[in-house]
Amino acid sequence: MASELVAMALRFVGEYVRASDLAVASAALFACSAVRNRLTSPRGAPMLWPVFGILPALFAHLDDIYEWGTAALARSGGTFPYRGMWGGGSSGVITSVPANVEHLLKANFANYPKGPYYRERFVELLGDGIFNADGDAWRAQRRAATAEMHSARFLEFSSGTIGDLVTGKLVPLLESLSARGGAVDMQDVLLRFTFDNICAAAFGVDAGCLADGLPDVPFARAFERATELSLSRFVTPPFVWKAKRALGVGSERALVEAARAVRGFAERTVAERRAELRRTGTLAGRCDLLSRLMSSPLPDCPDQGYSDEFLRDFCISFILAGRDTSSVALTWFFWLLASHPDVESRVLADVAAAGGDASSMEYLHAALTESMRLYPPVPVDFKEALKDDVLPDGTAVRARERVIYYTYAMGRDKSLWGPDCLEFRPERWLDKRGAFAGGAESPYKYAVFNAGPRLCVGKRFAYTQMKAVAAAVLARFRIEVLPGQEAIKPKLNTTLYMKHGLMVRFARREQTAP
Ligand code: HEM
Repeated sequence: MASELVAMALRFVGEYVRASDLAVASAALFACSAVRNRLTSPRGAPMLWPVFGILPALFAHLDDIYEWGTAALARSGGTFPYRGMWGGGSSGVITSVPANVEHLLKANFANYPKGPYYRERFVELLGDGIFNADGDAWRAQRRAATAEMHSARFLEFSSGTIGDLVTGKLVPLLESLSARGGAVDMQDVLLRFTFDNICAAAFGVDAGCLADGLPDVPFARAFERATELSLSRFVTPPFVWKAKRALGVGSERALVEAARAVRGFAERTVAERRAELRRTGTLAGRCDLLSRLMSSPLPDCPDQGYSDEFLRDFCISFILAGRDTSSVALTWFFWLLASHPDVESRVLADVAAAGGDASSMEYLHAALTESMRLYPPVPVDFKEALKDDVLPDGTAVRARERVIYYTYAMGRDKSLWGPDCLEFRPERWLDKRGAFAGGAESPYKYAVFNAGPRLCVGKRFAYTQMKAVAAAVLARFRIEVLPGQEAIKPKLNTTLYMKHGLMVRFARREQTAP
């Protein structure tokens, strides 16, 4: 019956409607829809095209997407709606208004979980880990993570592992490079450093990325591949990647294989640690997160411990969270210093005056904070609404829509940071005595580490790590950014990598100092 009706309709179209009529009707429909979208979006917001939504604007700006989004938010007063073309919840609003961000991340936290959209795309790699979890599953991990990471024992252990890695691996590597006059991709070196560092902190294992010759490490490669393939699901129509997943082909098959390699490594590490605990009766000599949690009772059931699956997912999430963020932050920082010699001199003076005590390097702390304002390692993030809501600036959000908060644009907003908002000026974070005063800044205006109940658990760890690396490298080496390399710009990703890396040469300071 239905097929007969379709056939009749097609015959009617064929007999009575000319192609030119169809073209005029489509153009009229297109124009009406465009006008309606124009009227319902704020002035200055990107055009939402019929059928294609925001995609034409996005594709036109793939090469400068962060700058384009920043300008569009400034033009539209800080919030505008967006729509993709393939359903599955690909619509919502984009905002850079601190009051909206506070609403999402704190005031109405319960209405804005990470949500099923995020979870579905990361489940193969992350399982139920903290980064992928909501509700009780998230709360349990959050409690465990906060208790362990803020314990004096972990803080001492982690600054020890950071120091060992800096002096034992990173500095010797840069020394040998500088002796040979060799150039290297600074971003690659820093990514290797933070991968080894987070594996040591989370699992108590040496991943070996910084070993001699900078080898290819299968676990690190599988992790990177699994992350990239999970992220590709965000820009692929769901019917495409879900069909590939059902058939087990192409990128979906590669994702399953890469995620299996990562989870296999984590499972083996957990099993070996469990065996060690059974054999020796204690893990008291180990301070990494896995060993500490394995030795701890569940907060609500003191006679039970964490399951091996919990420990596996917890550690994988930690590696994802802590692996690339601080390395990209440092890469942008070193690049900014290379073009701001005045700031570099003040950092050097601060490092020298601190005599190795990173906690008293206040100018360095301010310079890193300022660098992340301009180049936030997580440039955009999003939450998914459970129920209809209205944001503080009056924007309506419907259930299942996403609210994307644009940290990159917030850091470059004149109304938040003043007319010199595009300048790299660490002094804006210092009080009159030169002490770091950023603690008083609203985390909803500077949302680089997220804010509210899901504030980054590794913030303190990240600063310790970044300060240790920056102080050790800058005190020993002058960094020369190689001229003539591909333009320095961000890569389109959820982490703000430099698109082509950062080719540099290191020269020992005492050899080159005048
Ligand atoms: C400069 C470095 C870092 C920056 C800018 C940063 C930023 C962030 C941001 C924006 C989030 C929220 C992500 C989201 O919910 O979608 C987050 C969460 C998190 N970060 Fe970091 N991070 C950094 C380093 C680290 C490190 C080194 C670790 C681990 C040692 C870490 C552990 C975590 C964890 C476990 C979460 C999840 C918290 C939760 O959902 O409750 N981060 N971080």
